[in-house]
Amino acid sequence: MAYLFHAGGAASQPLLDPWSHGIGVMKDVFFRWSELDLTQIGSFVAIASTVPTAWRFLQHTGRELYGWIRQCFLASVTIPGGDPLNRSVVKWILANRSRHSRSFTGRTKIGPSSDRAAALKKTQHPTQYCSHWHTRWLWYCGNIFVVTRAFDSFSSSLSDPSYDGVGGEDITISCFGWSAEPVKRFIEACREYADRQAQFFVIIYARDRYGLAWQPKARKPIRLLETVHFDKEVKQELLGDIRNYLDSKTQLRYQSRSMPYRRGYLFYGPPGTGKSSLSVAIAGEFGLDLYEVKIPSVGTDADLEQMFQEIPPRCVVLLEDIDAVWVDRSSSDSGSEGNHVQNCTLSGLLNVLDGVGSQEGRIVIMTTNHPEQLDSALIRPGRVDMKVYLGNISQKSAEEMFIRMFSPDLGCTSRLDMEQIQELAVQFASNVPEDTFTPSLLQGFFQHHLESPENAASNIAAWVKKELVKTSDKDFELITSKRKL
Ligand SMILES: Nc1ncnc2c1ncn2[C@@H]1O[C@H](COP(=O)(O)OP(=O)(O)OP(=O)(O)O)[C@@H](O)[C@H]1O
Repeated sequence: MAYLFHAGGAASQPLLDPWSHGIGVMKDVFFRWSELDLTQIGSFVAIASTVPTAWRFLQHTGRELYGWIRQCFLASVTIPGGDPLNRSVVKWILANRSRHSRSFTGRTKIGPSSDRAAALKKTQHPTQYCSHWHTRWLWYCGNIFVVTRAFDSFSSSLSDPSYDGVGGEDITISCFGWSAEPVKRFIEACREYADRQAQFFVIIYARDRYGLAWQPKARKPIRLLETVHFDKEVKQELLGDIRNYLDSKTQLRYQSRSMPYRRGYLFYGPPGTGKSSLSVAIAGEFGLDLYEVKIPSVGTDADLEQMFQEIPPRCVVLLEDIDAVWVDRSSSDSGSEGNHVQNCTLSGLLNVLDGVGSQEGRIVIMTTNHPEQLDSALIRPGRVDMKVYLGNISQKSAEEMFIRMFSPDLGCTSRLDMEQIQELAVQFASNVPEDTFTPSLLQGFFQHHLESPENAASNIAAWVKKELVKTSDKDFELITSKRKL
């Protein structure tokens, strides 16, 4: 086989032998290569090895140049991820995006359920696509803006199950020029846009599942105050008090007299009498967001303080069922913080409500079914400025509820006009015993008669009889006596 390695051995090879042909080509390449100047190869390798360094240098220079341009020619404002303003800007951008977006975030579409993780387990859901972007150039009111989202591993909101697809990362808005005024005007426009969008809704914020930040938990359509039935005079007094508190002059009056600008309310009464509904209705009436504080899930006093620090000044803070958290220290067996094991303490709460470092300007609403069990320090004036009793339904409220349920404006299938509905309402209410049933129980009755006011009016007497029998059988708790503080 020596002929295979012989340069001049073509005559001794089979003519079309591919093996020997391949070897020939390799030999050819080798001889040509061996003729190359080694210094040339060296320079080639040297040049190739500088490419990554040059690339890094170019990148660095680009960044420096961009930073320099930003410093000299761009004015910018950065909005932190958790701030409500962040969402307003992102919402504006999404609403004004080009129709030909090609980059999306895909995620499972969940209904208005608050527990996304639980909802995910239950059923198949459609996929929802949101426009996705990192840097966006915008033209607004004669200025070019560049909006950049800062994605980092810590604020990886896209992987957070409670993330609702809008906002979440720090964003920086920049525009060409020496002044940040155009950026501020743009941010203001975004805020107004978001406010207009939200005016028919109450945004309810809750702590995220890690307890690290406030997240919008639900967007509830505004509940009109007329739909929460309780003593009219008390309602007017309550509304007047809140209106007066929120008046811009009131803040100045408080401050000029060195009084803390805070207002606290306690809604008390049996379960199902509208304490939570009233809180949401108040937030809607005054255009405020509602922040839900769940004391049992707060880790420590420091966490509670942090939570309150992050709540904006103009909003409703709702502490529900406060009696289930701490009971009166004087009436508890242990004699200290009540008989419930808690992570954060009552004094921690008292501190954030009106301690030295507590924030001013918000409305704190506490709700309870057992006001008599509350620690007196918690409900003393300054922490609770007004106590509102919500009790069982009166005949007058039952009449109003009937009219609300069957108002001709609601498209009820009945052909009755308003006058006839009112007559039926009087007849209906005369069968409802005064201060006997909770409004939620009566609402349950209406839920079975929504199609026909006539049926509702004719069936109420039998329903009342049945419910009263149930009461005597102690099937449910009937609260007939008003427990006023
Ligand atoms: N006063 C009321 N007027 C109109 N609807 C009411 C009233 N009270 C209760 N309801 C209805 O009953 C249901 C329960 O009300 P809500 O949760 O506000 O009561 P609650 O007093 O907060 O109860 P709990 O003490 O158990 O939390 C709601 O659907 C609400 O519409």
